[in-house]
Amino acid sequence: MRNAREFNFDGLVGPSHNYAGLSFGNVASFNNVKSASNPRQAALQGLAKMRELAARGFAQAVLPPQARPNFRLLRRLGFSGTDADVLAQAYRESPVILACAYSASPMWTANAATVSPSSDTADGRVHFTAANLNNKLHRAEEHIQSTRTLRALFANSDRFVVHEPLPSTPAFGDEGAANHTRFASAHGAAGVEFFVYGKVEFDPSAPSPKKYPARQTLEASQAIARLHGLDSARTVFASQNPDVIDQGVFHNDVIAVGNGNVLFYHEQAFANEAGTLDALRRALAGVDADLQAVRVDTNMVPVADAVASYLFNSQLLSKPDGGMALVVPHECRENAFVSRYLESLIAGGSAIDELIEFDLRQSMRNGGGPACLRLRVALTDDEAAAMHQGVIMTEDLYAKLVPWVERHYRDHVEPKDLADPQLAIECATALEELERLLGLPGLYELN
Ligand SMILES: N=C(N)NCCC[C@H](NC(=O)CCC(=O)O)C(=O)O
Repeated sequence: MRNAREFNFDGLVGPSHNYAGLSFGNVASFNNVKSASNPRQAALQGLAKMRELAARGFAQAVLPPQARPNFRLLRRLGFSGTDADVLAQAYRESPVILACAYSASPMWTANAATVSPSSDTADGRVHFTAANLNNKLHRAEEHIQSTRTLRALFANSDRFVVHEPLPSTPAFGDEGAANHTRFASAHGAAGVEFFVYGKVEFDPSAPSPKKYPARQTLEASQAIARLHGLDSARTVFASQNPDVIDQGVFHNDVIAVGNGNVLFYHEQAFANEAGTLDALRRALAGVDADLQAVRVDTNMVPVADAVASYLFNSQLLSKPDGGMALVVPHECRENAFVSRYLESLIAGGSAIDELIEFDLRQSMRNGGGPACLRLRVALTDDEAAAMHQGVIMTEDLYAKLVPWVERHYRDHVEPKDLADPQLAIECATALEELERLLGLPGLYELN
């Protein structure tokens, strides 16, 4: 087994972070529509999480935000003239499309891509596929920059491959790592890749939600497994419980999280709980690991409370000195069921023996918790040395990014501000400087 570490690539929140209610099926996004956001605070909250986890010895990196507004999208939809004209016309005729073009949603990097580490793939390289996110207009073009960014960071083709995204059509709805978990006895050991889907496009009799959309299809998950060269004996596909999608569980990472040999999940997470656990146990036996299932019952934490607190949208991290820490948002402490449950969990003798809590309220109000904000990339020491080094979170990088945020970000954005041409100029200026700070010239196609 090779020595490997799990890097968490957190999304740096972009300067246009706002609440536009764009995600039907995501309760928080809907409830906070049109309230005022604070992009500066959002970015600083995310950076504080990265800094503390890096200081604790976890491998931590940053994924840069994307250029906003998305003028390419606006012009493709017929808004024309100068940039200022485009913004004014879009605001007048379709403020919701303008909000889509301005969304800072790439901050949720769990949706940026699916990643398979080299110990799982047939060719021994790390494989990435950017998610097409085709279920929502405001996210459907993220894959263009995500692919470009991943290719800039993981440019060494002897070690890394960044595939083209899947076709952007409902049959291949793909939301990336939010519906993908990897189990292994250690980050560098052969692992089991676990894909959870919400519907089967070509089998209308398969379970699917009635009220809210299922964003991930089985067909998409299978295509990723093929592209990444995964071994079928070490790959498990499971259907999400459609009833919980209809209660606001729009990604599996809102109701389950895994790490090492541990699956922390709600009893209602899967359409077939026993069958899913059984398939995982069998696959894990093939890599000499025993599944440790930490099940949360409905009478301990009702689904509505899991969704409101984001208990399962936590990061489960293997600590350098053994044991696992659960990284949760403050909202978990504020929910009576969840807070009580967490106390019993830590005292209960499972592998999870510590809680780390963060204030991520700005992101949480759009339905993005600690796990949404990060993309996991397990890398051997050689692979880590071969990736772009300028995005690794250090005290030095943190000390550059905080003043950068303070220089460029507003502390108040409400819907009417999206019509202000000055905001677009501020966003472009910020990213031009960020390219230099991260040592990534040409990262963006800035005009
Ligand atoms: N669970 C994971 N991994 N990611 C959370 C993504 C939240 C995101 N919210 C938004 O896109 C809201 C944007 C707005 O309404 O302004 C989404 O629904 O896709």
